[in-house]
Amino acid sequence: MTARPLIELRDVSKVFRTSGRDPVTALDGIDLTVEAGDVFAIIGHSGAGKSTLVRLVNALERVTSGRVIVDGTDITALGERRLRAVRREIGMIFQQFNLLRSRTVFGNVAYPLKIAGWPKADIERRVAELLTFVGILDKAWHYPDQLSGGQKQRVGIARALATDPKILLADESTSALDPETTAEVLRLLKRVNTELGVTILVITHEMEVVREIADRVAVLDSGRIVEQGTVLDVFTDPQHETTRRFVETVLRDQPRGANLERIRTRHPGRLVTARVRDGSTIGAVLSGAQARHGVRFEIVYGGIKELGGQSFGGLTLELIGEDPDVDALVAELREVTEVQEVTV
Ligand SMILES: Nc1ncnc2c1ncn2[C@@H]1O[C@H](COP(=O)(O)OP(=O)(O)OP(=O)(O)O)[C@@H](O)[C@H]1O
Repeated sequence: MTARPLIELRDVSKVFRTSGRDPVTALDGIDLTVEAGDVFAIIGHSGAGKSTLVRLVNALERVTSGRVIVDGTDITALGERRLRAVRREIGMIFQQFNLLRSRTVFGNVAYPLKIAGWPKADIERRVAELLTFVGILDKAWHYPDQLSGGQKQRVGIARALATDPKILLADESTSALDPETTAEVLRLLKRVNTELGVTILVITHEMEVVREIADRVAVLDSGRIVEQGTVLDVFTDPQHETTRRFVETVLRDQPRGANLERIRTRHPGRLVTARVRDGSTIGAVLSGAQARHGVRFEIVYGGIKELGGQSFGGLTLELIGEDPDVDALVAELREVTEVQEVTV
């Protein structure tokens, strides 16, 4: 399938002006393209501008400058009536689920279909289909308060998909859930993408969410995109300090703080962290370290994760030997992977 842009932001800025206060530039010169079929993640800390960005995509907010194009339609200056047609192509799920407490699971999922004027029999068929897909058909007559967080988000997903949108916007959709439930919901979102062909824009502050579900990622920092690319590229070769810190939260492959002090005390030799990825040959280099350089090594810290079907992470090594010999080994390692010195 040839790539087709489904969501495009072109030099988009958003400035909030509140009387009596200094203007706030929430977004500044954003360029972004989400292709049809992507799971695209936007990651950033609180206040980076993530919610504002997502609200521009369904025109709940208007840009200050620049253009937003959804499925080929420039929505920047569209009137309410034509916007409604664009919004029909966009489903949304939320951190706090936003379910109607007075309605059952069935009633919540049926709600957008009623508004769209579907006949009753079609609504019943469609809701049953959706609840089966998300795995909570047996809860159809329960009320939201009787459900767990994960079940509520399944209802949220079923409701968002009711009218068969092309795009799903997920704004911190797992932030209120525990890690196990988060993993289940992310697996469901992945099925929404692969089985139903829905393009997903995920907003998150958790790199683990990006790793689990996304193909592409943009890192948002103070209203600007500081880095974007495939998840594999961004994880394996982060360029910006903010990105590096996000990647570190997932990999935890470099000792820090008390861990680092403990390691330093026990391991007085030179400490380096070597990147590990599929196909890297650091094992071969290390296994010859003693014979070729007279250098011994100890693995003192490490973390390796799966990423897009590949192994990826880092190993921290203590290298024990004469300085020039250790230098020669490090140089040899650098020929096959990135190596960072570890200093306290
Ligand atoms: N309606 C508004 N009026 C004024 N300022 C706003 C408004 N909405 C957002 N902002 C400001 O814009 C900036 C970006 O906010 P936004 O909510 O988009 O960030 P975020 O990355 O989603 O953060 P969080 O994860 O905390 O929601 C913040 O400085 C915020 O205070």
